[in-house]
Formats: sequence, C-alpha cells, structure tokens
Amino acid sequence: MLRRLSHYHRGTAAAARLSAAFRCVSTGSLTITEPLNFWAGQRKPGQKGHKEHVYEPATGRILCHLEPCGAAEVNQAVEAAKKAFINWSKLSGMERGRVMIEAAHLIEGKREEIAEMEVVNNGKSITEARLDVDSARLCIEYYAGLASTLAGQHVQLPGGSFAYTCREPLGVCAGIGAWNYPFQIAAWKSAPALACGNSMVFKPSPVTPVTAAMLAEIYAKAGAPEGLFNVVQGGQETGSLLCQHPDVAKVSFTGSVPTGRKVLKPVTLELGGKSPLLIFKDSDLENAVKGALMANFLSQGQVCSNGTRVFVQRDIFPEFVSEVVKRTQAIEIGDPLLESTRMGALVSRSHLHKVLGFVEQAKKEGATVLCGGEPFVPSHPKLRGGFYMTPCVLGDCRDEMTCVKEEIFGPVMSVLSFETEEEVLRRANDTTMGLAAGVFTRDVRRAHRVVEQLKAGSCFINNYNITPVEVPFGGFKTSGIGRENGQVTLEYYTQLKTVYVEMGDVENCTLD
Ligand SMILES: NC(=O)c1ccc[n+]([C@@H]2O[C@H](COP(=O)([O-])OP(=O)(O)OC[C@H]3O[C@@H](n4cnc5c(N)ncnc54)[C@H](O)[C@@H]3O)[C@@H](O)[C@H]2O)c1
Ligand SMILES: O=CCc1c[nH]cn1
Repeated sequence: MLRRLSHYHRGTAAAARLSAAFRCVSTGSLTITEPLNFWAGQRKPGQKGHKEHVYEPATGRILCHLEPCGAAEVNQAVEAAKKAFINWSKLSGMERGRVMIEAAHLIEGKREEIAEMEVVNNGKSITEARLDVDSARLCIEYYAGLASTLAGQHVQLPGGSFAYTCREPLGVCAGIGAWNYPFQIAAWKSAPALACGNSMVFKPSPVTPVTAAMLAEIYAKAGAPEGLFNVVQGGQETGSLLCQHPDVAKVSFTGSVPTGRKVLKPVTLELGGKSPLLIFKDSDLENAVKGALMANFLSQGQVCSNGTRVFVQRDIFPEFVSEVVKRTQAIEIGDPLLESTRMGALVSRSHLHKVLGFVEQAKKEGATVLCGGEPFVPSHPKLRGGFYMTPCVLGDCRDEMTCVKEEIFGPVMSVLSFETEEEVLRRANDTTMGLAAGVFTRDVRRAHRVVEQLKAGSCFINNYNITPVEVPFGGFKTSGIGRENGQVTLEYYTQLKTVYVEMGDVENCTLD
C-alpha cells in the first residue's frame, strides 16, 4: 500500500513500489519542491534569488533547495506570531491542550511519513527516526496535559488582604534547532512554549530543513491559529536576525557551544558535551557493553549527550574492550531506509570529513584505532555518494588527547582505563562541559555516591541516552542554560506575576 505524499515527488512509482510494503519513498528517489518556510498558516518562499542546496546524506544527491529568510521574511513570521499570540494566550490551558492533543494524533497518523522524511534529510536509520517521531508526539501530549495545570500561589496577608502569583506567557518565542534531531527538537521546543500560551518562530538547521515545515502544517491542521507556529529557514544570518528581533521575548537554542555563546536574550541553551561513562568492575558486563554502544553510536554518534569518554576499571578493561569492538564491528551500516540498517549516513560530506579528521588526529597523538574510523562505501550503486563511515573505537587514549577533550559528534568512542573511584571521578569531571554522564555498577550505594559527585545535568545509572519527555534534560557548565522537557520547563516559557490585593482601606503614610 502506498500512501499519498502530497508535497513530495517520487523518482518513479516503480522505485517506490520496490521498497517495503508500507514504504512511501525509497532512498535516492525523492525530490522536494514545496517551499520550506511557513508562516501565517502557509508555506512561503524565502528571499528572492537566494537558494541553497539541501542534500540526501544516504546518497549525496540534492534533495531540495532552501530559500533562506532575510530581514523582511523574519519580520513577517514574527508579525504572524505576534497576531496569533493575542488570542492563543487568552485561551484556557484546557483549550490549548485540546489543539495540541489533536496535533499529537495527527503525528501518530503520519508517523511513517515523517520518519521517512527525517531519514531522507538526516541520514539516520528508519528505526531511530520512528523513535524520534514518537518522542515528538509524546512531548506534545505531555505538555498538552500540563497546559491546564499552570498555576500560581495564593499568599494570605494581614487584614484579609492577600497576594497571588500567576504564570503568564512571554510572547513570541524563537526556537533554533540543530540537525541531529530535526523533528524532535522542533517538538521539544514548541510543545512547552505553546502549552504556556506563547507563539513560536522556529528556525531549523539549514542542513535539515524539511520536517519542521511538516510540523507547522500539523499544528495548523490541528486547529492552531494562523501564525502560532512558524518556520523560517536559513543559517547563521537568519538565526541572528530572529534572535535579535525586538519582538522576540525568548530564545531556546539547540546547537554547539560556540554558536550558543553568540545568542543573547533570556535563553534556553542546549549545547554540546563530552560526557563520561564510568564502567566499574562489578557491572553487569552485557548491559555495560550495550550501554556503551547506546552512548556512542545512536544517530551515527551525532547525539549531544553521548558518553564518548568511556572509563573502564582496569580489571575488566580487556574483556570489555574486546566485546565492545566485536559488537561495534557487527553494526549494520547502509541504506537508512532499510529495516535492517542500524547505522545510516552522517549528516553531510563536510561533517564526515571533520569526524574522519578527528580520527586522524587521534592516531597522530598516539591513540590506536581498535576498529572502524574509515570512510564506508555501501555496495549499492545509489549509495556510493553517501556520507558513511565505520563506527570507531579508539584505544591507548590519554585524557589530554583531542579525541578525549573535544566533542567529535560522530561515531567515535574513546576507551580509557582507571583504577579507583576517586581517580575516575576527578578525570570524568575534568572538562568544561557537563551535559551528561553515566555509571554502570551493581553496587547501588556506589552508583548514588558517584552520581552525586558527577558534574553533569543528566546522569544515567545502568543505562545511557534514554530521554523520556517527562524528565528534564539539559547541561551543567558550558553545556547549557535551562532545561527541556519535564514540568520545570514551564518555568522557562512563562514569567511570574505577583498581584497584591488590598481588602481594607489605603493607609497613606505620606499623610497624617
Ligand atoms: N544539548 C542538547 O540538547 C543538544 C541537542 C542536539 C544537538 N546539540 C549540539 O548541537 C551541535 C550540532 O548541531 P549544529 O552543528 O547544527 O550546531 P550549530 O551551533 O552549528 O547550529 C545550530 C543552529 O544555530 C544556527 N545558528 C548559527 N549561527 C547562529 C547565530 N549567530 N544566531 C542564531 N542562530 C545561529 C544554525 O543555523 C543552526 O540552526 C553539537 O554541538 C551538539 O552537541 C545539543
Ligand atoms: O542530541 C542530544 C539529545 C537530544 C535528542 N533530542 C534532542 N536532543
């Protein structure tokens, strides 16, 4: 059965039929021609005469063209969001929640279509892309439920007077996304913002512009007022115009530490990391190995919270490393739209070269490549131009090496051995970043003792890289400001108003 994809052209109907029974697209067959900007309820062109290539990472071919937004277009999107805010912010939480629940239902119905678009534009495997779409839907459902729970405090004062506080929306919020979870990031930012009564202008990464526009259409179809969720496409210039716009009240940014530093305003910053994973000798080895793979190779290693510094206690180091290397070598790399694929393509050619450059640098600094770290060319001719590499495990690493210090943002794990708990904690915390950390041990007291001392915003005990939307996610130190997900995020999209209510007469101390 082939479902209709209104805005997308398949290469040939036959090509699509060749793919899995429920598959709408096959790798290398899709061209997108619809505009990718969206405001005031419609897809819109960007600046006249400006076009940038957008690639399909699995094949290296051009998937579509992006028309970046300049000042005029950013203004129009912000104006649309300002209009939408007027009525949306006056709705009750229940009313807002209803629209959001409808959006979540629509996402459920389009799960496969959205996941396929994510694969075609990002290169990650279809298996992971489906989970990203589920996370987006769950996040919207979660905040739809919380919308009606927004409340303040009642403070009793002498003489029957009282004060109360209430949470008020901020206005037009800007969302800026990275390319590693394009649809999910758009949902993680818009869901709490809209639940609190704000409107949003979202700018995805120019590398992965496709699915944010789909989310905009979904919100519109769910009954959101025109202009509630808008998408402006472009890179640094567009992002900067949006963040600097005088009518934007708050920016929530996901991206790298250097870019995050340039964004000023009340912000939520979700930035990069170089997170440690500590494996003690009393760990369940099977789970620890699986955890290390989860911590390094999901989304081709392009996950901000990855535990790329894997510290293993010396007694189990050889056994652990040999098992990790064996399992890493068994990871199925290839066409991300195939069910059997576990590792797809990296997001772009330049990023692939950057990641391979880190492997070369590691070798120069004395690390040993235990497996992977090479460009990979799949056997199917259509995938030969794609951006693939073999997942890499680096041994003989030292704490001062570039591969251990810097975020690589690709499938490269560094393994390091340690002797004592005290030593590994010192080394784990010896970084300017602090997004996540993990510990594997069977000793529950050790687990909590270690986690208490780890300087990281999200800590995992006996698992890694799971992100339920009900719990907050975000970093310490340079890895960020604020949190995404969980109840606390409502505070980042509202401001607290205090109202003093006098129930008696005014006692005027300026008169006698
Ligand atoms: N902490 C998290 O939750 C999280 C999640 C995903 C990715 N990341 C991080 O994101 C990085 C990878 O993503 P990337 O390469 O897209 O990051 P990036 O910083 O290059 O770009 C992120 C976004 O910022 C925009 N941008 C660039 N300059 C700007 C400016 N001056 N003003 C406003 N916006 C601007 C980009 O166009 C893009 O949309 C990694 O460091 C990764 O760890 C963090
Ligand atoms: O890449 C970092 C973790 C994440 C997943 N979705 C959004 N952020």
